[in-house]
Amino acid sequence: MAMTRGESGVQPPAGAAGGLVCRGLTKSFPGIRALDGVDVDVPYGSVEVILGENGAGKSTLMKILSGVHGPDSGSMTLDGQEYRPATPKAAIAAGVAMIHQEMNLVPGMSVAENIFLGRQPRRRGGVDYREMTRAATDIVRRVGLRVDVTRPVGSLSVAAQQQVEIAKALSLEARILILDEPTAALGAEESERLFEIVDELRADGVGFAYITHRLREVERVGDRVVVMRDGRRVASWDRADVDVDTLVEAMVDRTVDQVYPEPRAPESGELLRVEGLGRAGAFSGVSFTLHRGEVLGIAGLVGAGRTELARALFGAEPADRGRIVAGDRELEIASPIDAIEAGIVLVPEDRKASGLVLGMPVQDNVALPSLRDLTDGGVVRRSRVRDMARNLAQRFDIRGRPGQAAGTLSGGNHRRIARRPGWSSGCRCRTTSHCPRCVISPTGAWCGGRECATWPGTSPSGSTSVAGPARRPARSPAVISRRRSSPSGFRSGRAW
Ligand SMILES: Nc1ncnc2c1ncn2[C@@H]1O[C@H](COP(=O)(O)OP(=O)(O)OP(=O)(O)O)[C@@H](O)[C@H]1O
Repeated sequence: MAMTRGESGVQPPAGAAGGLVCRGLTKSFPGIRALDGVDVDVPYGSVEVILGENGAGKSTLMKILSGVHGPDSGSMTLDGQEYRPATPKAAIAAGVAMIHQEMNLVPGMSVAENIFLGRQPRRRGGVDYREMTRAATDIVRRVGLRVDVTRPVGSLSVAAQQQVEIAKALSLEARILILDEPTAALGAEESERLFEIVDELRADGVGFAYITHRLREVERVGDRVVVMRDGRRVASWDRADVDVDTLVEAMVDRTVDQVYPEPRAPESGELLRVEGLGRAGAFSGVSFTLHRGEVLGIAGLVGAGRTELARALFGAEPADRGRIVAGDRELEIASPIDAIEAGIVLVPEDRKASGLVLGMPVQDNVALPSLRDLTDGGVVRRSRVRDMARNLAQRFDIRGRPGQAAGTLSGGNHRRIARRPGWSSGCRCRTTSHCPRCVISPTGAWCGGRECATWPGTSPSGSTSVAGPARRPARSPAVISRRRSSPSGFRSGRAW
C-alpha cells in the first residue's frame, strides 16, 4: 500500500540545500496591496519566523506559498525548480503544506479517517480499516501523540488536533510546513510540546515557515526572523542577532521605549463586582471586582472554566448562582441582549464561528448588536449603518472597506470587529437620541469634535478625578443618571 513513506516519514533531499525560495511576490485585492515585492526563503531543516502587525500580509504570503492564492507577480522555486501551485492540493503534492489556525479536520470522523481522507487503504473493494488504523497509529506517534486513532477527532483537545494535522501533512510527505499562529489556542505546556515537535522535525530536515505574534517564540523556535509591515518585508535577522525591542520597533516602525506598560494601581471607580458566581457543572464561587480602566486577567488550565465564566458574564450561558453588580444595581444577565444593554461585550475565542458572520459585509457585522437603534419602523436605516461603521472603523483602526466580506479581512481585523460595542449603550449625544457619530472615549463621549458627555469619576482632560463629583452634561441628566448605575467602562471596549 503506497500511503506513506513508512515510519521514517519525511525524507528531504540530502544536506540542508534546497527548499523554498521566493522573490518579489506581489498580491493585490480590490482596494489594497496586500504584498509588495516580498522575498522569503524557507530552507530545509530550519524555522523561518514571519512576524508582523495585523494586516502586514503574513497570511497572504503563506496562502501564496501553500497554493491558496496565486501571486500577481514574482517567482517561487522549490529545490531550484519553478514552483507555482494552482491549488493547496498541488502544493501538498510538491511537498508544501499549511497548518491553519482553524483546523481543517472533520470533527465527527475518526483520527485515522481524517488522516487518510480521500486516500483510504483499500482491500477487496472496501476500506481496509485494520491497515488504516495501524498506519494512522504509526503516523500520529511520529509527532508524539498517543491516542486511539479510532476516536472522533472532535473529541481531542485543540493541541492534539493540531498534532493530527501535522501528522497528516507529514504522511502526505510534506517537506515544508507552514504554521499559522500555531500556539494561538494552546496553553503553555501544549505550546512547549509543539516546540519540541518542531525541534524534532527540523532535525529531520523539515523546513518551517512559522507565523506568530508572540515574540518569545522567535527565540524558542526560530532560526531566522523576517519582519513584515504594510505588505513589505522590512527587516530580517538570524535569531541570535536581534532582541525583542528591535523586533517590535521594526514591526511598528517607531521607537518603543517600553514594550509593556508600567503596572499601575487600580483607579478609583468600581465598574463591576462579581460575587460567588457559578453555573452547575461549569464553574463556581467566582468573585472579583473590576475597576475603571483596569484589565483583569483570568487564568486557568484548559477546562478550568475561564470560557464558561466569560460566557456567563455575557449571558450566553447564564450563571445560576451568585450576583453581578454594577454600581448600586444588581444586573440580571439572562441573555446576550441583557449583557449588551448593560455595556458588557464578549470577544469570543473562536471569533470566526461565534463572533462574526463571515460572508456578511464588515459594516453589517458591526451593526448587528445595535439593530434596534438603527431601525425605524422596522426598516434598517442604511445611512445610519454606514455612519456607524465608518466611525467604529476609525476608532478601532479596522482596515478594509465597509462593503468587504468580513471573512476576507485579516485575523487582527476580525478581533477588532468582534469587539464592537453595543451602540445603543454607547451613544450619549445630546442632540439626537440615535447619533451614529458619537464617539465614546474613556472619559466621555464626543460628537462633532466636542465633548457631549463625561463619565462620572473622570475629568474631560482624560485624567481621573479620584474623589471628585460626577460631571453631567448640561442637557442630559437622565441619561447620565442611568449611566451612573451601569458599568460604563465596558462600553469603551477596554475591559475585554
Ligand atoms: N481575500 C481577500 N480579499 C480582500 N482583502 C484581503 C483578502 N485577504 C487579505 N486581504 C487584505 O490584505 C491585507 C493583509 O492581510 P493578511 O491576512 O495577509 O494580514 P496578516 O499579516 O496575516 O494579518 P493578521 O495577523 O491580522 O492575520 C489586509 O488588509 C486584508 O484585509
